[in-house]
Amino acid sequence: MHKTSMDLNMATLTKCAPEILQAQSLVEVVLALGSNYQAEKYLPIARESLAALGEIRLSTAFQNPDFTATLEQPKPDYTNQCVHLALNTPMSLQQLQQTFKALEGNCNRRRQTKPNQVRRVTMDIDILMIKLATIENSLSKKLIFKSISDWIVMANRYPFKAHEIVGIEELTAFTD
Ligand SMILES: Nc1ncnc2c1ncn2[C@@H]1O[C@H](COP(=O)(O)OP(=O)(O)OP(=O)(O)O)[C@@H](O)[C@H]1O
Ligand SMILES: Nc1nc2c(c(=O)[nH]1)N=C(CO)CN2
Repeated sequence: MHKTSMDLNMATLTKCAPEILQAQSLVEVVLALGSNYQAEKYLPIARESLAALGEIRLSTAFQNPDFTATLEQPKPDYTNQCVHLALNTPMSLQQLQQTFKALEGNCNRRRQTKPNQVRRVTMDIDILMIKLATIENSLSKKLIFKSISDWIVMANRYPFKAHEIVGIEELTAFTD
């Protein structure tokens, strides 16, 4: 049995800062969804909105302790789930970030400003990895030679959190 092209050793993948990829056109992304408030309501809303953008595959949703919680400052658990989204129409990273921000807004996400306030996160959508639409410029040519794969890891999200690794590994276990 052959594993899909997502079956990769993530450490070997090219890491790239999102700032330099803003205008690049994307065809596939791997996302991490997180919610620490009414997850049972907001995860289905987010999944439905993502499914409208293309074909989605989901990892199992797990409840995890907030990795920023301490004994002194306990915080509500998160429910996390990873999503592989193959876009119907290629979009720039910038467009996609704006789309996901709007989607978080549709989930009633409010950004608290007071310091030390425990955040109520109805929906957080983080882009973990991306696949570019075409190999047509010097940057992407370099990337393809540097890496065995055409998946690019968002440098600002790496190293991945434990729950993200579990989700990505589950998605990569699909066979073709
Ligand atoms: N890999 C990425 N995934 C999602 N957004 C990103 C990514 N890299 C940069 N951004 C930018 O960061 C912004 C996300 O801001 P947001 O307020 O959601 O952060 P946050 O949710 O508070 O951070 P965190 O998810 O680390 O808790 C978006 O507007 C987007 O432009
Ligand atoms: N387990 C877990 N903890 C978190 C998460 C998250 O998604 N999962 N997101 C955070 C801020 O975005 C802070 N802490």
